[in-house]
Amino acid sequence: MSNTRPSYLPPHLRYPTSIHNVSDKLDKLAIVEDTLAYDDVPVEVSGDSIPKPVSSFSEMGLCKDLNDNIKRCKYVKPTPIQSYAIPVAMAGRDVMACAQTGSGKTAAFCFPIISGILKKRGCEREFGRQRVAFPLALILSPTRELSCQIHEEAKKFSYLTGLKVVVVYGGAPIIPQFRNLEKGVDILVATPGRLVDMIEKSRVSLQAVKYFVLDEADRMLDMGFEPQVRKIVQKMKMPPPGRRQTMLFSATFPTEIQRLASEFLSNYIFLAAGKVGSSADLIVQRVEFVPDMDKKDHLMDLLHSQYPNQTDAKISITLLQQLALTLIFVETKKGADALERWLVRSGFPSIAIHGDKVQFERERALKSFKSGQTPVLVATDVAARGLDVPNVAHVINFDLPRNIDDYVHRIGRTGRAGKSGLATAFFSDKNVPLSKDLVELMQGANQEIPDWLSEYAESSDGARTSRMFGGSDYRGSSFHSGGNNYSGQFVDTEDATHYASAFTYGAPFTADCYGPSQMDSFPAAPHSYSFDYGPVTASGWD
Ligand SMILES: Nc1ncnc2c1ncn2[C@@H]1O[C@H](COP(=O)(O)OP(=O)(O)OP(=O)(O)O)[C@@H](O)[C@H]1O
Repeated sequence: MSNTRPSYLPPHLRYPTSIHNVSDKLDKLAIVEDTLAYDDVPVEVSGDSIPKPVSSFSEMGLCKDLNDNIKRCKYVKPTPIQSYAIPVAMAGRDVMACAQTGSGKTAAFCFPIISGILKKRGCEREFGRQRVAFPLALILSPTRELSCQIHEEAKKFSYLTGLKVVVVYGGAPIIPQFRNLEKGVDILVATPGRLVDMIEKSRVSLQAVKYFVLDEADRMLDMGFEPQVRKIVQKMKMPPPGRRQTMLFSATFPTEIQRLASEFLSNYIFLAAGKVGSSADLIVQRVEFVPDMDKKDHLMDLLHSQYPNQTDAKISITLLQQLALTLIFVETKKGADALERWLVRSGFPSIAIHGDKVQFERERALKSFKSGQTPVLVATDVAARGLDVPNVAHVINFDLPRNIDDYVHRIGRTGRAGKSGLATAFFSDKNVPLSKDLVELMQGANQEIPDWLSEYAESSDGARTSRMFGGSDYRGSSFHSGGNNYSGQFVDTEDATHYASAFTYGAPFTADCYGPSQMDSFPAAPHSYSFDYGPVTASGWD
């Protein structure tokens, strides 16, 4: 596209722009749906004595009951991260794994746990009714909704095995959770705040934990959660690395978080399926320059183009229900409420989810969205990670996040499990610091990059907005031979503890487990942003 307007204008005014026809895009995407195009995903592996990957579930040595459940789930073939991570975990090794959003990481950590417990135990554990629960596996995740989702998945995979899977999370009444724990627990899924509370009330003991998982591990060890996770792992009688098996999973794994994480691991294997921290290639990404004051009008145009044949603004609920789901990310909780109200007034059935809503409302919003009853969900970052909602065809970044890793997780709510999806971002003046990372990410995913965005990226000073998306094994260049490396030497020269203490996260986060999360905002990590934005308003973590 040629540069047709005078050079004193800012880049976005020098290039012609047009609203894209979303309906058209989604139609084209529908054609490539369900191709499960995973075969050519590159996988980087490093560490000592690496178990070989396997290409079918039947070769993984999983126990029979689990294999039956895998068939029930209609999983025919392992995804790349499953092919690599499951044999590693089955061999009892610690693992730090990074794989694209929607690529099946939940099963990758659940299968070895379920199989491992069943194989060792042989038959159902006698629980009786006990006051203190002694889980054998602990899975921590950053949000209540994600913990519930992992719980559902783990229950599905444990069907008819006799395994007891329990979830505890904040915002919900604690007494029923006590009752569930009293019936016995093999696998405990939890958000950190509620778990600490349970341990301090002597209702859970971590002394028997053999398997420990941090899902969304980079978030769990990032500002906010790290002190709580450290307390759980190091001060609450959990067996130390080497006497438990630790598995860390995420789609993004910044180098400094890897360093921090390594002290929770013992002689671990690092896996990176796909370009680490990259977006799934199945997501078509679009970026449009939209000044803040025009965003609402632009959103309306976009939604109208997504739902064509509607001449007036009042779109019938029935029509929307038949169409694909749309997830709109905004920066603040107030912004989410305001946009929800405005969309509803404009005739689009919408519902908001954020950390100021009570848990009941959060769950109701998600349920209504998943069922298609409310096909537009307006969310803060509380819905950015891990949530697996089928039929999310379009993610709109009404407000772009401040770092690229958050963008990767947000757009990853579409384009999951081999399906395609569309992600549209409204880029405004204040997003210029993100332009470089955004262009790099989009280039890596073979996306069309607007000329004006490339110019913004070129003119930005080169400093990164994030903690670096991506994440090759930080342990040393000996692993970076490209492709699989089964013979690399472990070279860990960093002192992670020292590093962690040199790392200032800002005010410690105190998760509120009983009421709405108070953690919808935290100060920016000083190392994160090179532009002076004032306090960052991120959204509700549990
Ligand atoms: N082998 C498989 N075959 C078919 N579908 C699968 C397979 N493994 C996982 N899935 C499905 O893929 C979807 C995404 O899986 P999952 O939620 O575990 O992704 P994820 O990698 O954890 O994503 P995120 O990074 O967003 O947390 C789920 O609906 C899951 O049931």
